[in-house]
Order: sequence, then C-alpha cells, then structure tokens
Amino acid sequence: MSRFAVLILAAGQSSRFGDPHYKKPFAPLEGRPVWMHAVDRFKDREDVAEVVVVVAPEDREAFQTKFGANLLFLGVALCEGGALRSDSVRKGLDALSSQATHVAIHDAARPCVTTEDIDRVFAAARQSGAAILASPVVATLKRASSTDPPEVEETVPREGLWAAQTPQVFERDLLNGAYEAGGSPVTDDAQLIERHGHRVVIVEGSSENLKITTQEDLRLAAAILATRSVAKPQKPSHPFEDDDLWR
Ligand SMILES: Nc1ccn([C@@H]2O[C@H](COP(=O)(O)OP(=O)(O)OP(=O)(O)O)[C@@H](O)[C@H]2O)c(=O)n1
Ligand SMILES: C[C@](O)(CO)[C@H](O)COP(=O)(O)O
Repeated sequence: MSRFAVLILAAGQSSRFGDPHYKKPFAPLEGRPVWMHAVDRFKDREDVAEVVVVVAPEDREAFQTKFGANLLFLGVALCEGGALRSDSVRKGLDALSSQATHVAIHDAARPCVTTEDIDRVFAAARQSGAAILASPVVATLKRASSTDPPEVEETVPREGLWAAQTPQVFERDLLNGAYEAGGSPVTDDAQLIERHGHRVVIVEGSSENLKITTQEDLRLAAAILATRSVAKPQKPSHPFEDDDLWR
C-alpha cells in the first residue's frame, strides 16, 4: 500500500508578506497559525506515514517553544530548512524517518487546499509516480517592460498554460534521484523531475488553493476558510503571546 511522507515547507523569509511581527506561516488565520491549517489537511490521513514541518534555522527555537506541545499532539516532526526552497526540501527529505513510498511537498503558505484535491493528486502520483495540483491560467498574460510604469511588450498566449500549486507528489526514489542530480535552482519540485526526464501529471486544483504571499492573500484565505462548513477552530492551546518572537 502506498504511504506518503508529507513535507510542510515553512522556512521562507516572507519578504513580500509585509508584516513586521509574523512570517506568513506563523500569521494568525481563523484562530490558528497558517502552518497549522496546512498540517491539518494531511495529519489524520490513513495514507500518510509522517508529516515534517520545515522552518528556517533562525525560527527553530522560537517555533519549538511556542508550538512544541502542538507538534507533539499533532504527531508532527520539525526540521530546519535552508536558504532556497529546494534546500528546505532536501533537508526535509533527510529528516524523513518512515518507509513511505511517496513524498508530498506542500507550501505551508497554502492553507486552503482541500482533502478532495489531495485525494486526487495522491491517486495520480500513485498511478504515474509524479503529479502536481495546478489551475489553468484564465487571465490574459502580458509580458511587460521593467520601466516605471511597466508597459506591455507582448501578450503571451495562455493556451496550455497552468499555474502550478502544491502539494507536488512524487514516488520517493524518483524524487531522491532528481534531487541527487540537482542542477540550477528551481521554484518548484516538478522542475527537477521534468529535468530528470520523467513525466509529471497535472491534476486540476481549485483556484481557492492560493499561496499566501501578501497581506491581501491572507485576507482572501480567511474569507475562503470562513465560507467553508468547517468546525470552528479550537481555542489555540498556545495563545499568541509575545508575538515579537517572529521578527
Ligand atoms: N527557503 C525556503 C523558501 C520558501 N519556503 C517555503 O515555501 C513556500 C512557498 O514559498 P514562498 O511563497 O516564496 O515563501 P517565501 O520565500 O517566504 O516568500 P518571499 O518570496 O515573499 O520571501 C512557503 O511556505 C515558504 O515558507 C521554504 O520552506 N524554504
Ligand atoms: C511551489 C509553488 O508554490 C508552485 O507555484 C511556487 O513555485 C513557489 O514559489 P515561491 O517563489 O517559493 O513562492
């Protein structure tokens, strides 16, 4: 039976988030930190062998202090990430302890992913060895100059274009091989698999599976979660005291 190890990536610098107190994975969202919503989507699944949250080295101690009890309760491990997203994935892979057959890599900054979409991308990865959630590009895309203000240089045909999301899910040995092969920096893991010559299946995901990058995205995520018939979150077992820990 396929078993999935899940890496929840929360080790970025949130440089576009614009909050003086919180990096985005630690920002409050519907009563809990963003990262906890992402973990919630995976931790109770029967096909998940382990979940590892990857945080920046400078956040490790504060994270353990603030959320150590939550991690124990959730049965989730913690490890340190690196400067690049792919460094964080590599360190997360090194931290895995189970005999999982597949690895799912998910942005902690995507708290609105649904169980149904996870079911579908997991099934596709079982079938093909490599699958990602993505949504078809629906806007008209313009390539613009770097002038201020930017000016349109061309309209980019959008036929066949998809916006990649996460989780991105791979057969474990395939992912390890792609990371061992390495190469130039990538912004998602599928690029390494593509470079490695393996096909990557796209599973259409909801546009609600947004990546929180700015404060506006956080408000959108709150609106999305508020409209879902989810049980009201429990009172956080670790209320947000001394929030300056995160900056
Ligand atoms: N070295 C990195 C970079 C990113 N991430 C994680 O990967 C996800 C997607 O990355 P992104 O949205 O770019 O996060 P940041 O790099 O923090 O954002 P910014 O570019 O605004 O600094 C986030 O959950 C982020 O925490 C990570 O674990 N390690
Ligand atoms: C992995 C990803 O979320 C897919 O869209 C995206 O590539 C992450 O990029 P970022 O620059 O690390 O946000």
